[in-house]
Amino acid sequence: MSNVEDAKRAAAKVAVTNHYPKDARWVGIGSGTTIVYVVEAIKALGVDTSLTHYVPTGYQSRQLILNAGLMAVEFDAIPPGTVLDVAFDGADEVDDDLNCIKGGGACLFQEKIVAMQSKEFICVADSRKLQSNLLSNWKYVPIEVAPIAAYRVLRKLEELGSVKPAIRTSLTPKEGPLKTDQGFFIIDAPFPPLLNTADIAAGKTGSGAWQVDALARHIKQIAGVLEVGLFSGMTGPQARSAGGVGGQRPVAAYFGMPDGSVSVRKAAA
Ligand SMILES: O=C[C@H](O)[C@H](O)[C@H](O)COP(=O)(O)O
Repeated sequence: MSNVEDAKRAAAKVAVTNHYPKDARWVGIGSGTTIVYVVEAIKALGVDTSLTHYVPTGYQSRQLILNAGLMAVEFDAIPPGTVLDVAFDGADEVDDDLNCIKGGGACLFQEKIVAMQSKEFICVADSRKLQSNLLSNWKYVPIEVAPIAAYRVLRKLEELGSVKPAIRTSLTPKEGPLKTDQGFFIIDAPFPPLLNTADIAAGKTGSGAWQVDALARHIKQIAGVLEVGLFSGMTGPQARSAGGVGGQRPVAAYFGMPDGSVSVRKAAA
């Protein structure tokens, strides 16, 4: 097993220990390679999971839940008024404000609606994802788009300043564009590193540099875009005190470090 895998497993264990309510009834399960260790850590808790509903964020996530012997309940089967106790997910990059880039594995739309239906959204990752600004190490924003609008969206992204946005292809070029769980395409849109709140407070507004929320909003407004792989704005507790349900931004992110330790970044209360 590689060090990166060990780091993901260590982060998942601490995140689950700290945030999984022993009496959880509704739990969101994200997508990717790190979430596998979250499910492993949930099983290792040894708590009674027979009454717990696990809400997947796509095909891989659903298979993961079922293969672990847990109960999978699709998002559209959540009873009205039900808020998930917690949702766990991976991330491609997390900034100082706990804004995230997601969608590197082509899952972002279901991940976002599950996060926004949860009291607490928790991210688990390895140290490569821990950055001060989004688009530092991870170079593009994944965007889920309707196939018929893909070329129009590409042009609009260029107008916003993206250099060479591209439709993501499947592993074998013969299969053409990669399809999401919704049958949509993913566009990967490179932008310069995004500003965090410290940059804005310090008056750093370099030319062409976007603030995370502003870029997410502008991209979302393009007709043909289903969802943007920028998770920003309110956390769950903030959204609920404003009369809503949950937020896109995690309340905490756990990063497995190369030395075996786990680093935690928490949202201000
Ligand atoms: O599209 C995939 C999801 O957003 C993943 O959660 C994200 O890409 C992180 O994946 P991994 O845990 O494999 O690094």
